[in-house]
Amino acid sequence: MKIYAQYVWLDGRITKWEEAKVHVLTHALHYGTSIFEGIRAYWNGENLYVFRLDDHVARMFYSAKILGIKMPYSQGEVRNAVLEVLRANSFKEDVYIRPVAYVSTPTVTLDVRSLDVSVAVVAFPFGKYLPPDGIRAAIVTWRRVHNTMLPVMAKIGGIYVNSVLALVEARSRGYDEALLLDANGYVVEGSGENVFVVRRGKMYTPPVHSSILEGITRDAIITLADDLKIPVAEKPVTREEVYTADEVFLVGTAAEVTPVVEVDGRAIGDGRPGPITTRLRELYARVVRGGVEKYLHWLTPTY
Ligand SMILES: CCC[C@H](NCc1c(COP(=O)(O)O)cnc(C)c1O)C(=O)O
Repeated sequence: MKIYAQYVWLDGRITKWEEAKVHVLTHALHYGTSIFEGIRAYWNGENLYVFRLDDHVARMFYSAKILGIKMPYSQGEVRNAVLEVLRANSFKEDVYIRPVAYVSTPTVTLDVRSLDVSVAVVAFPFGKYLPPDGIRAAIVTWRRVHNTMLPVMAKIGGIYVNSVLALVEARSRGYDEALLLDANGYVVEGSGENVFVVRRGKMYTPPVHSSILEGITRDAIITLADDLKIPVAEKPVTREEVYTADEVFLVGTAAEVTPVVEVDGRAIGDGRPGPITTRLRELYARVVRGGVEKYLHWLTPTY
């Protein structure tokens, strides 16, 4: 699906897609000094609902604080910018929204403290990020960066080279997605997703302190699992537990809830999406489109 929209929000103004450009000496282009979010908005035939907008905006400011760059807008202004760009494009379909704040000063210094920061919000029609009925994953040789080396709880552009290398390795080995081990050899994340394994009716996912992004979808799925009376434990997950799991699935804004049916050539369970994964996928799909009263507070209507 070609990524395009008529209008972009850039530094406070609605700008034509063709005019939303940066200089080749933009700091973030050289050093990865940007922070970003991935947000989805779902069209349900009546309105376009942004999923957990406030949580994503809050995390964006959390990332900026960790990187040590000063956001030139308030959280409220960024929140409004998202709604403004959706309305400017008058989207009436599912879209992916990419807010980004980037160090823009054309300079070669590494000291970002006094440099300028620009903010853009790009949104475009977007469907499935991964094959929705089940993917094959490889445990790759690139380890997840340890949080003593880079602050992986922040969505910092430069850190995503780790994810790029992991995904390219998995794809070049014929798999759909990568699973990354942390420095201790535990399975911690996909290249762009949090991971859950199901064993004997219980869900397990790595704890937040284990070099993972504190995913908003991860949080939503843990909440929905509680509604379905499925026990969830946060604990390190070993490679063997993944191989012998009854179910494995990845969650994230782009990935939503994606079943993993094979890891390193080993079928997970019977090699098809498991019952718990399927129940959570179906419930999540209803929640994001305003179908579950209890979670309407997670949705921000665009119109
Ligand atoms: C390419 C990055 C895409 C981006 N990845 C989100 C993401 C997640 C899931 O976080 P959340 O549930 O808050 O989205 C977990 N872990 C990593 C490394 C991620 O990049 C996304 O939009 O899903």
